[in-house]
Amino acid sequence: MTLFKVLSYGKGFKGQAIWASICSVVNKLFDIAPEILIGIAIDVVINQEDSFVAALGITDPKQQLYLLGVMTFLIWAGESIFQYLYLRNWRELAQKIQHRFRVDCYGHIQKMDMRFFEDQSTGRLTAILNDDVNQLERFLNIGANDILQVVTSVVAVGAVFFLISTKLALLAFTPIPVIIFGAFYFQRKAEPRYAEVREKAGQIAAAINTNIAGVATIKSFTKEDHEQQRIADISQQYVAANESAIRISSAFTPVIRMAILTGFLATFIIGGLDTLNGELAVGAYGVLVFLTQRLLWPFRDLANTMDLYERGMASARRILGLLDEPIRIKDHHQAADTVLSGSINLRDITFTYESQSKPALQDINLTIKAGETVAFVGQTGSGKSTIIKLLMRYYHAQNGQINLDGRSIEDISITTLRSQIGLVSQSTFLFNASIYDNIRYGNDNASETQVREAAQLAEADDFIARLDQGYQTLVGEQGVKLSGGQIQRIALARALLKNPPILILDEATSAVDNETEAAIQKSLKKIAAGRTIILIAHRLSTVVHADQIHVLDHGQIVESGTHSKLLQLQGRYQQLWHIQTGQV
Ligand SMILES: Nc1ncnc2c1ncn2[C@@H]1O[C@H](COP(=O)(O)OP(=O)(O)OP(=O)(O)O)[C@@H](O)[C@H]1O
Repeated sequence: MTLFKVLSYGKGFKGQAIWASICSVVNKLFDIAPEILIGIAIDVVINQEDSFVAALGITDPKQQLYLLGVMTFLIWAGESIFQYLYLRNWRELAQKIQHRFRVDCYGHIQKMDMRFFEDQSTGRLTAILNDDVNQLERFLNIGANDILQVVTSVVAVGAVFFLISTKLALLAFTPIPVIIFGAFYFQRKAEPRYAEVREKAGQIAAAINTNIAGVATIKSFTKEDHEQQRIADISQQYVAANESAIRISSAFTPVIRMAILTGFLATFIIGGLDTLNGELAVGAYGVLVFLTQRLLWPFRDLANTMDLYERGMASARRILGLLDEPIRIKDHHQAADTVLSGSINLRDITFTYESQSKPALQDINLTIKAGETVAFVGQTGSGKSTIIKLLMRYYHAQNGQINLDGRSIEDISITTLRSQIGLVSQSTFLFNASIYDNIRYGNDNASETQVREAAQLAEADDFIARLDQGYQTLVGEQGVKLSGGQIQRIALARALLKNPPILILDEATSAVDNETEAAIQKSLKKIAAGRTIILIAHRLSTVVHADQIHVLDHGQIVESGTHSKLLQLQGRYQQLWHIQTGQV
């Protein structure tokens, strides 16, 4: 059951949960006590020297009242103290559990392979980490306490009732089964509606996220009205889902109220008749009438609690569902931490993306010696970047094996593997921080001098120096405040700062001008020694100096060799070269 799974999540906080529960129960007992004191007070003023308190040894009615006054004070003070304690403890517990859920969920998401992200929208994941976790927090804040206090009132008030009059106890208790049945009925009805509400909330977040990220495209196609309408439609679906839940949840309280009324009227009238007949003491009658309220009234709040519970559990199911997503690419227990020299071997690699029917790579066999500079070229969609994704273990090839330094890639720990590959991918991502921090992301221990050296190698130092804020310039979200070529150079500097034995540049300089690219080429030559470099580029001038160039076509390597050897082959490479040099 979802609730138990949620509670088991708070295992480390068991002590605090028990203490919070004790505080809730004690507070409820203090809360009920004044009603009993009122009955005793009525008994004192009516029966005076023959009252219940007199039987305890205090015969003076005035002193009896003073005693009741002191007791009332103590009880109220006790109630207040325990209210403070239970509120504080439940809220603290809710904070700890929601924090753990959020952090664990985020940690889990980070471990998921790239295939998982293809089927997910960022908005949906954000909604789970934010809205759903907050929703659960709201339930944990007060829900557990509410449930505990309802149970405490039923048990404590029930005991007092049975002590005074079994007949009235049975009458007062008759509405309870109806109320509980109603609560379960409500829960069954509300559950799917709240699940729908959470789903719609996720869809809104997803749509808004996508639209804000794509706002420039929306503007350029003047689709603002269209998008406004689309968001309004999704928001309307959220409203409709909520309205459906509201209809059922609003009906609950009035129904419960009527059930409570029957119990109250029974005590009120039958208890009154018994008192008139002398079968029940006036004080006892007073206690029962007040206590019926105490017994039944909390059930009215049960509606809110159930509402909160349903919303909380709908959120919890989404959170737990995310946490249950299997991590497909992970270290096996003997995965080693090893220093790589940079030799790479792909044997019989065939890989198909899950959503595709045709393989993106087929029977790829190649060897890259440590220290070599190797290039992949070929038409768009021919599979070049896919090789890199397999090398980074973003995906797992269905067939074949990849070895680094003669060791299967799966026997190397993922952290070791990725920390020794410097990747500048096509879709460069910069954080909304300063240029300095973005470059330093490649190596947290780098000194300022090292950061500048990396920027110089990437031909970025000059343009950074010309910016008003220099290295402290904030790049904006995803680097929006920089040009495409500037972003690429910062990304290159970041990868170079990592000083990795394997450097992969996937269209890393596609957006820089020819002159700057030539300068970057020179820098790369300087740092190439003792490093394996993999280049992917459409602009063949970027790769002409590579030790080995592999030409890919429809997921297969169709030609391999140096630039001059490939030209002599007069095949696909030569065709590409002629197209680019204008010889056709
Ligand atoms: N995440 C993905 N899910 C499904 N198919 C994909 C995915 N990524 C790439 N593909 C498909 O795999 C094939 C190879 O893509 P890949 O990105 O490796 O090509 P590429 O040679 O790097 O292309 P480009 O030069 O345009 O970058 C393409 O047909 C592409 O549509």
